[in-house]
Amino acid sequence: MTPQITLALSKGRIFDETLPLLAAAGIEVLEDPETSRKLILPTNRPDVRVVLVRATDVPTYVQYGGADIGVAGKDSLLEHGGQGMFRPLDLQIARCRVSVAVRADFDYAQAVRQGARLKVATKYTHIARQFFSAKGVHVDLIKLYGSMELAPLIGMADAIVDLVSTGNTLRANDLVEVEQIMDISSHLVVNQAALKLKQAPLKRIIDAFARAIAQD
Ligand SMILES: Nc1ncnc2c1ncn2[C@@H]1O[C@H](COP(=O)(O)OP(=O)(O)OP(=O)(O)O)[C@@H](O)[C@H]1O
Ligand SMILES: O=P(O)(O)OC[C@H]1O[C@H](OP(=O)(O)OP(=O)(O)O)[C@H](O)[C@@H]1O
Repeated sequence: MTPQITLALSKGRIFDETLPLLAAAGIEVLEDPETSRKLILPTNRPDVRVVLVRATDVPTYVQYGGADIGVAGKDSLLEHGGQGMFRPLDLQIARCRVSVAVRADFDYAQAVRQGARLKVATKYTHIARQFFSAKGVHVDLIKLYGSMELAPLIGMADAIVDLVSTGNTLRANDLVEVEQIMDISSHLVVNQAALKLKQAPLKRIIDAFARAIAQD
């Protein structure tokens, strides 16, 4: 039997933090993504399978129906745009924030006051563009895919827009958080067509997740 429901998850914190919610829905993933090289993981339910994709790709898989349902950070959803999917639940997992950070010796407040043009390195170009434009600050965005913290340290950028949780990564690189742009958590996303065609099984999963969150 080909599984009826395909759930897209990314390895690491989203997978780990979604497991208890899946358990509440009676779904157990039968292989450990950290040890298995498989990209399609079976579950204890013949009608449900999990596909492992990059965190940033979860919205795209759900948009195009590669997965019926998925778990994605609000950051990834905002960068993607969220077309073709519903966002029925904030799962309250993988919580962090998107912030602006600079080198400790860079006077960000003064640069903003003086109307300076800022060079900002980030993976989150949509979020950053919208934030600085609402603030009336002119920016040149430099798109990076990781290790954003390096850019100000080597003089490639004045600031970064990145995720912050404990602040340890910023501290380890002598950077300081100067603006908190928004709080982030991961959301359940559902393909719009799938929600009509597979309404009953999807609704069972969504309702079980909702009950599990309400109990926390
Ligand atoms: N330090 C953190 N603490 C809590 N949540 C985080 C943290 N870093 C990222 N997240 C959240 O978890 C999601 C997945 O992060 P993860 O590190 O697994 O992937 P990524 O490296 O950001 O994405 P990709 O692999 O696609 O480049 C992010 O989109 C964000 O919503
Ligand atoms: O404020 P902190 O707690 O240091 O978390 C912030 C870091 O976490 C994320 O990276 P990544 O997922 O690579 O790091 P992690 O797995 O070590 O949290 C993010 O891109 C930051 O670099």
